Amino acid sequence: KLGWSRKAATEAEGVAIIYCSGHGQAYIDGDIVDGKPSCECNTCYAGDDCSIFLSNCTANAESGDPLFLKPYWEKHAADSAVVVAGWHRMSYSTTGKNYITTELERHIRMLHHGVGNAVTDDKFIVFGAGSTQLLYALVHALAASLNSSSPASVVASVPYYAPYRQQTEFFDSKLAEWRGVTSEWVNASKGSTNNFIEFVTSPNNPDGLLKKALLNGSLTINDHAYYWPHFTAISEPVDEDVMLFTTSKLTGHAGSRFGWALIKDEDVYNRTVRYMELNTEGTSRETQLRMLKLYKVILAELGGGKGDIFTFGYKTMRERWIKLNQVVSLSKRFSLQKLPTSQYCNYFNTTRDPSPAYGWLKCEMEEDEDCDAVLRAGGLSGRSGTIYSEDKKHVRVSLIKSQDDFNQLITKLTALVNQTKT
Ligand SMILES: C=C(NCc1c(COP(=O)(O)O)cnc(C)c1O)C(=O)O
Repeated sequence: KLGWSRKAATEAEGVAIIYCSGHGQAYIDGDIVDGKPSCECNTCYAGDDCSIFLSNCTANAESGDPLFLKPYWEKHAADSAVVVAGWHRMSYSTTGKNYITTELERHIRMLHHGVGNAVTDDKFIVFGAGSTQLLYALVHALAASLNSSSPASVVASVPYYAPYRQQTEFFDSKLAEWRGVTSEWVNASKGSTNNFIEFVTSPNNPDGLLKKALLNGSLTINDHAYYWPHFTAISEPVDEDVMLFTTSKLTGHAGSRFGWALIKDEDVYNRTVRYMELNTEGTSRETQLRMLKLYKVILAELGGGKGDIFTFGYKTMRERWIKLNQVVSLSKRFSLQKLPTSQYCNYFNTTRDPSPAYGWLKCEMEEDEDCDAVLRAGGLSGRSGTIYSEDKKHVRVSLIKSQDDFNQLITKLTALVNQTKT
């Protein structure tokens, strides 16, 4: 018989049933209009109930906001909700050392074992406010572990996720400096890249290709944000010294700001923990509670069945990739990255075809010099290739947003293709 939690449950369900026409959502902490949280509408929808479609609105395919998984959690509402007592974990201390709850750590390890995407047995784990917070924590820890009189050189392969460079330049530490594109150092003399820190993103953002370290002797930060069955075949459990994962691309909860690093070397681990101690004294305990609840749902449904998040994720992403390719193939104006087909996936125990998180679009016509400008003129905003230190001929279009966002992307891209159907 419910007692003190009844009020919270009633409030949550009362907000959940606020009608937003399927094109928005009301949240308990949303802006209050007429005494209740208002609908927060998807891009290009407006009105109190998000029922108005703004036809001349620019489609937003820019961000990697992983809302494609929202329908999955709506279907698993009862299992994925959590009530947070007013006295829940008020202390700085937690059950585990270094600001983590041991139950959550245990479930993360079970998750990697169940999916078969990473070896965790011989690794330490550090939680971060998003893997974004861990990116520089690891640069700092690896650079400090080199114990070198000169700054460590941080590099990444083009096209690369911009925060690798942006953070290194912004934090401007004497420990590490941004030294550009990895390929420019491949032929450096043996040993001269020992104090290099190489970001390796596999599958890569923006193009979804699997990547490996290029430099001999460098330390690597292996960002496996997308190494889940939604986006790629799981060919083997990755087993590098430093690996990064994030809930943003696993469960879709980018707003919860939760990621983790798996670290082999104890000195690097201790330095990363020290960074987190001085930076935030760990991640939110409410977030850790919520992650535990979500991961329990995923673990209970593992195995590729109907209720499995990876079945839902792969189906959604695969269908979107097929649709995007159908539109792009209608003319020679645009092209997309080529990804290997029929890859064997140890998770689904079968071969599977590409289902990347992003389209890496290229403007093929000579006159379309600035692809981002071409798309924006057609009412579609993506992320310019220049942000990935690539050229202006490329634009990333996000495939992981809401169904409304994806539908608008397809509509606008179809119109752009039809402008020059050959
Ligand atoms: C949100 C986006 N990227 C998230 C991301 C991150 C950061 O994710 P977090 O939400 O901070 O955990 C880390 N590494 C890679 C390769 C990523 O793509 C984006 O590219 O739009």
